[in-house]
Amino acid sequence: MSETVARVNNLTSGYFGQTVLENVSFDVQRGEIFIILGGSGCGKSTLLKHMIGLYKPYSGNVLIMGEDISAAGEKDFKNLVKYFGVMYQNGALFGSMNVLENLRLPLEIYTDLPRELMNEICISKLSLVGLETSYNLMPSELSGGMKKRAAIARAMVLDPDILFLDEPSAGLDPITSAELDSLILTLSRKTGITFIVVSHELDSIFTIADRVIMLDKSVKGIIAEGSPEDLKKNSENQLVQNFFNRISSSLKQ
Ligand SMILES: Nc1ncnc2c1ncn2[C@@H]1O[C@H](COP(=O)(O)OP(=O)(O)OP(=O)(O)O)[C@@H](O)[C@H]1O
Repeated sequence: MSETVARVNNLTSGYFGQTVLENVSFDVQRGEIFIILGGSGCGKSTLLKHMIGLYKPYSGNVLIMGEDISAAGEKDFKNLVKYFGVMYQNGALFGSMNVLENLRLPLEIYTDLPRELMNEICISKLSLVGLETSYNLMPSELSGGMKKRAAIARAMVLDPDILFLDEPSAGLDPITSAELDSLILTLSRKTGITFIVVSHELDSIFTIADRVIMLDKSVKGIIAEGSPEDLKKNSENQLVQNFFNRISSSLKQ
């Protein structure tokens, strides 16, 4: 039986009265790797920020595990935060803290666990991403791929149901990017976490996505929804065809 972990209901939003997203609706099911894609400026990041409760919509709402994050006050928001982790584009690790301290931070803010238990939890999350021996390194000592993996481990430290990843491959070379895709697949299988990912990397989308939505400026919303294979084969929308039938970079090499 599928279970809806995130629901976007008729979301309309924008900036300074200019609408960017209009009546956008979709559901994400537990355990899916769900990708939000679309051209530059179509509203992917805006949508993500609504889903994690950073922005308030003009109308409509977002339910996370059945609870309305769009209307949540400060106290409710603190309760909702335990349901999800976020990895921002640049990883957003604090440069003055080592890897372990970066991971421990959410536990220090949101739990009263003893320090030793916090450290154990952090090391177990680091071992899930293959960084258990790098716990005492500073972010400046990590490669681009290691920074992303540390940021994913930090996003998982409160055992979330959902992990939001904002353009995980940004700034990575194709090999490191493929390694990150394979990590996402492994984590999905091992933990059952639902992944909601903003991406426009065709190779990555075909490798990891169960389902995608494609946004476009022309409609201020969704122009296609389905598996990448299905959209590539069956969509009659020209923009969708153009995107999915680009020659993928791996084929070019
Ligand atoms: N803080 C802001 N203030 C005003 N306008 C904004 C703001 N953030 C985004 N916009 C505008 O909203 C639209 C959608 O932006 P958004 O960043 O959500 O798109 P995107 O699909 O994530 O783009 P990209 O792939 O280039 O990151 C764009 O026209 C952008 O200029």
